[in-house]
Amino acid sequence: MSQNTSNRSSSSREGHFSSGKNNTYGTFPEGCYVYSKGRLALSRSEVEESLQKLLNCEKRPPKAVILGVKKCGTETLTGLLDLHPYIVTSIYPVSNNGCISLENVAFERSIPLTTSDEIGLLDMVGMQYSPHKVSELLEFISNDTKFILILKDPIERAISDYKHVLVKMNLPKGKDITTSREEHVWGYHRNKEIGPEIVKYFKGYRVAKSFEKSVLNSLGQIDVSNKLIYLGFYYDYVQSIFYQISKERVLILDGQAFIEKPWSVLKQVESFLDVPSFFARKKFQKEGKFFCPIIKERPDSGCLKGKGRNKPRVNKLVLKSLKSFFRPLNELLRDSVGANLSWMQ
Ligand SMILES: Nc1ncnc2c1ncn2[C@@H]1O[C@H](COP(=O)(O)OS(=O)(=O)O)[C@@H](OP(=O)(O)O)[C@H]1O
Repeated sequence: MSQNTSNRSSSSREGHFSSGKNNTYGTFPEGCYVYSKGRLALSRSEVEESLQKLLNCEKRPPKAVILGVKKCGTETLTGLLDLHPYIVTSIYPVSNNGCISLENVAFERSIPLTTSDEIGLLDMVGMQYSPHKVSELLEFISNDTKFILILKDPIERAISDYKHVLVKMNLPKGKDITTSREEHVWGYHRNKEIGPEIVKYFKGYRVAKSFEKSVLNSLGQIDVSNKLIYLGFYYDYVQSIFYQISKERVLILDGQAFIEKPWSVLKQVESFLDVPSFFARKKFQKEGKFFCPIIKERPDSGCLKGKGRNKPRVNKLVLKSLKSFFRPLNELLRDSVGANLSWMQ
């Protein structure tokens, strides 16, 4: 849907994005979208065609692909980056079987419109479910496309994912959880036993009434066949990326630092992508546990909906077993990445 923006001109863009890293941004530039109040990066519509022409809006190859692992902050990162005056993001859809299927039409459709001053970023967090498709992805992007991956402590990730799955399944209080080993999903969705579509979506999860029961098997060992656990095997995922893409093209971000000081992580991205510096502490306001971006030119900025849910308190012994379980994997990852993210000890 186009908006009436015919009174705009491209003159306010002049001289803003000329020579990279050390530039700071001036006036908020005109772009190919207008934003309204609502969910970050999703409440936008294209400007009318005449203005698109004037601004030279096109679907240009994305400068970077944002990868990630569920609940590590990928969607939050994408939403915040979209507030940058020279960055436009969009999200590549995950199929309703919970996987990603790479197709020309879907890829073309996902690429955002950008002016020649802006860069486009494509969030493909769904790639985590299909790490073997990294080589396939290379056929869709150019040789210099960069990769951004945000990772959080795998235990924190599992707790966050547990809560997310519980909320999405809408488990009725006091009901026993059904088990279906064949489908490898336990639970209910909206008070009904899980149907085939939902089974696909939650395939691989085993979610019991407590987090502890969910992550331990009947022998009291960490249940490595549970998606809550195996999505935290970041080392394998990162290796599958490094196997095909040189390390210089990949930026791995600390999901914990992103919660504590989002502006510092966003600055890392600005520098990696060579865009003018925009994010700063003063653009955020702390509400509860999180910093919320407040950008006056963007009515869609503010706290992110559906994030920061209250988490269950986890039994100390179970936490200890999870820590010993993930420690060697985190060390492998630290050595392969060559960076020490705050949660990697
Ligand atoms: N500023 C800010 N506001 C809200 N949430 C923040 C923020 N920074 C980081 N996070 C972390 O992001 C976690 C949610 O991850 P996402 O849904 O964005 O990621 S993903 O797309 O599933 O990868 C979310 O996990 P939950 O607390 O479980 O929602 C947070 O740990």
